[in-house]
Amino acid sequence: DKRPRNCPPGPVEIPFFGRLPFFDEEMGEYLRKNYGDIVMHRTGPVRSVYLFDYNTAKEALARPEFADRPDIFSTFSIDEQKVGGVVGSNGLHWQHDRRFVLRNLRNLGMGKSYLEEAINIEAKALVEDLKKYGGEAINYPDSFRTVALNIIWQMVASTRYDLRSSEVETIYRLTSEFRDKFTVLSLLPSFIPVLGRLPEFLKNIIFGDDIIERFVEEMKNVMNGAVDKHLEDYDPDNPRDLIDEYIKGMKESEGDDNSLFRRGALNQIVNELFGAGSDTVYNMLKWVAYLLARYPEYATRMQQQIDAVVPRDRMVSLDDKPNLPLVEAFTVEALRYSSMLVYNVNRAATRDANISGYFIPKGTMVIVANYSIHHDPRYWDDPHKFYPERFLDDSATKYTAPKQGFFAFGSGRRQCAGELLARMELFLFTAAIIQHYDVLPPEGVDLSQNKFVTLAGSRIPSDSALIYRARI
Ligand code: HEM
Repeated sequence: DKRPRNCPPGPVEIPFFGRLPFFDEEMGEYLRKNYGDIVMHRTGPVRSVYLFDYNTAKEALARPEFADRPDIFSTFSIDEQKVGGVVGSNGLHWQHDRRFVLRNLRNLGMGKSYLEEAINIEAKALVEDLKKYGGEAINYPDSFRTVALNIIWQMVASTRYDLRSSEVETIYRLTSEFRDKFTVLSLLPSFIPVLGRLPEFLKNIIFGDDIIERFVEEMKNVMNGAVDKHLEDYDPDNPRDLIDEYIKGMKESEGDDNSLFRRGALNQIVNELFGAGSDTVYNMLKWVAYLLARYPEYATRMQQQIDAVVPRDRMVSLDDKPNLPLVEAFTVEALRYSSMLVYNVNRAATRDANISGYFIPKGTMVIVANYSIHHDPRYWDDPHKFYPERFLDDSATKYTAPKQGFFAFGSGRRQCAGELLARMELFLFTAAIIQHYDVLPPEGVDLSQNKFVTLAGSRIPSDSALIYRARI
């Protein structure tokens, strides 16, 4: 219980309980202001160290002793052995599954022109779908979610949904319900396991209902369904997608008890790609729509750039990027300004270690405060201003990638495995919306008053009705 010597400073720890965990940026900013760039915080027996400085975070995440994810991730695993997958796994299982996923995402087009075509098919469908609202003010439409899902789901499971399909409703209901009901209290039993032994009625009162358990169970059913279907139709001579490639690995290693190709790991990989690959891009499209409506002057300038080089009957392509520096700068500034993932996906210390001279005991969670880094005046001028020009050169004709202070995709050997795909989608979907629509607030609505909410660690603009007015 007692804080070891020479640990980083932090708030007073309440005996046994420590302090509540948190997801929001305000609490992080409070800790940074009061305790400095490296802060220790404890929940139950679990200590976390928060890193608020870019260079410290970059240096720490490059070290092998901070490459693991904490045990708490196994709570969300649908692998019955709880060891497979990429996002939350460790050691040999992680190495095996990450390598497999990266190789197959690349083979399936990540960063290549034929995937660009698939993205633009979705972008066109999105443009058509928005037309159906006839200029009415609508909340962020489900089509934002389905286009993102369709890209990753075609790569993983050869499945594409119509943008108005009712089939996706169950999945959307599950993820929305989870996002809305999940609070820091839902996580407490994962930090303090003894709380899980409280009587059911007390647990329901204190932690809400068993939202994590139900979510894991229901996602397991969805993923099991997709994998079972693939096993039924599997043709070794004609692997269609990532699931088939994994089944191939499983078949080829049949009888080898040491093989890491396992059904449970496959279920978990599919589950993770589904979440990491679609929810993130969906949330970013909400930000894009919000920022276009909030800052129409940028929308107009980007429309001028696009109209000068792309005829209206052709979709913007990745080859147009050099001529559309403001569009790229806008998407990267959206990533920085939103800090959609407020904190980097947690890491854990695999052994006693140190950061900047402070002692970090084995098992400590290492949490990089992406929002705080993205709003740190040491790295960004006027950090709370939405200012895409910060990513343009002096002549404003060339995009310049951020050199320091940018952490949206994490860092080190666990850096986002889908970054290239995410950047492709973000650029092409954003360009398609700008090329075909003016996004506007309804009359009398002042978007500068709009609130942002942090749900289950993702920071998004709260629901706001916007008008998508087709350009003539
Ligand atoms: C704008 C969209 C996205 C953002 C902001 C984002 C951000 C992140 C971040 C911050 C991490 C943790 C990195 C670390 O620990 O240092 C991560 C991990 C990961 N992301 Fe993304 N991501 C996005 C889209 C995607 C997409 C489209 C995929 C689909 C393939 C994906 C797959 C993954 C995976 C598999 C990991 C786990 C990597 C590992 O632990 O080895 N992400 N992402």
